[in-house]
Amino acid sequence: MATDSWALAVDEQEAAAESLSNLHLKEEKIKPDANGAVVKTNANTEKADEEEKEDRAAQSLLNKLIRSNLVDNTNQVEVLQRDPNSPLYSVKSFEELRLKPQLLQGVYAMGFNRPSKIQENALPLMLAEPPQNLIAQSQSGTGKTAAFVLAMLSQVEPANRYPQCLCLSPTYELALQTGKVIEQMGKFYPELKLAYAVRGNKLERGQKISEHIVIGTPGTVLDWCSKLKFIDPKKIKVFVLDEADVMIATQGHQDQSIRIQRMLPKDCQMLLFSATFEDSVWKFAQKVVPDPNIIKLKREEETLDTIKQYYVLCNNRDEKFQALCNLYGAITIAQAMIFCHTRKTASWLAAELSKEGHQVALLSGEMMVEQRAAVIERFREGKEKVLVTTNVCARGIDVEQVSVVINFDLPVDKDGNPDNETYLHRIGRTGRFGKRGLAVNMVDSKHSMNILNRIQEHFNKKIERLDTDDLDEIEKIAN
Ligand SMILES: Nc1ncnc2c1ncn2[C@@H]1O[C@H](COP(=O)(O)OP(=O)(O)OP(=O)(O)O)[C@@H](O)[C@H]1O
Repeated sequence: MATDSWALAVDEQEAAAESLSNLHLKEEKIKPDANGAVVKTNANTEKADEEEKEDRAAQSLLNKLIRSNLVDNTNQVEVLQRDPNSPLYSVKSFEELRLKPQLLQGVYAMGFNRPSKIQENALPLMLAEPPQNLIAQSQSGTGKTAAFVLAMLSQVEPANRYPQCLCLSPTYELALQTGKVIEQMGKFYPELKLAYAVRGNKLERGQKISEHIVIGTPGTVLDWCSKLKFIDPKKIKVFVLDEADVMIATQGHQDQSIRIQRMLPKDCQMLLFSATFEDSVWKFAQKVVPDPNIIKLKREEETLDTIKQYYVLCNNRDEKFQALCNLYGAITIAQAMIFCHTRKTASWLAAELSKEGHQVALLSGEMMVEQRAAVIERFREGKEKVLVTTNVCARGIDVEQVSVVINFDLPVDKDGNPDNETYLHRIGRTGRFGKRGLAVNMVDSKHSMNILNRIQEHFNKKIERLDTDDLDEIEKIAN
């Protein structure tokens, strides 16, 4: 499977596992009424689906909230030009782009010294005359938002008091994040105005919007462009569809986006961005972006080469916990991440570890995204030494200083098969973080031993047995 699709698969599998475990808890509560349970289970399944969808957007928002820097990527950028005979421009500095001075000032005030990898190629294409259409895929944190914000700001003519740029985001919260970037980058461009087309933002009937840039969610933007006529779509010069992969995971967004796109003039610049590029995203992208240039930056692969992997044989959850305590008793663990299969186990384990005197942080799906971001931030700052989590919450989060990862439960998909991709993602390191690491897997049944064996076979890497009752042996693994 290609990296991008596995990243997505992991997401979906974990979300499904989390939702299933959730479902399980809810079902327990409604057990007494057998007839009712059937009906309620359906309702719960729908709820689980909802949660799964919400999770993509939440994950994306979380990544934005905790990130303060560009994500490094050593891969080559692939560029597919619409006209293969035209020269391929790439810029190494923002000056080369001949931006309006107040925009260049805004870019430098944000601390950007030079374009990111993806921006080197995307910016000249987006700012070309005549403007070009673009489909761009690169992992979260590589500078896509900053790139299209710059493209929108460059095209605005402030004297024209009507919307000229339209940007679609999957959720209200994500739209706000993009709005913040526009405000920062447009700091020295005070005449430039921004409006949010999101539910709850009510305008008077018959009103026309005078702001230059509108960011919003597809449903509201569609209403504003068609039924309510707050925006004249024929005057839009730049159309941005951000987070296309998150967008299409939400029912209705795809159709609404296509309907909006059809109202725009033929010469409107269309730009689409996505962190992943599975087939469904690609099909959607082709529907909304005619004659595109395509830019792709593959996600950096993770490897197990620098990781020492062990497993511990236990009989039950309490023995797993004891093994964990023995590990902590024998070696110095600066910071560790511990993965559990369900929220319930994660909460239990966090409580038990706290009782033992550990400074524990718990990352759980029930928390608001902002709360999760705060927990991760504290852990990154070293305020807590142990982070207990389920995979849904932790996917995509790099905590560089963590050198010990414990799989309190082995990762399995919803059919109970080994989830190799999640295993790799939990304990693997990219080239950047090629530091040594330690992974300890807790095995508590024949079934989980079987899972472990299949993981070993899959990666063709031996996972050694560790006896956590033998302190000398534990000490050896730390060296
Ligand atoms: N050229 C640059 N130089 C330095 N920092 C940059 C540059 N471009 C963007 N950044 C910073 O890098 C971080 C990630 O950028 P950005 O949000 O644009 O990435 P993204 O690919 O859009 O991520 P996501 O997919 O999560 O939206 C932000 O903190 C941003 O301010």
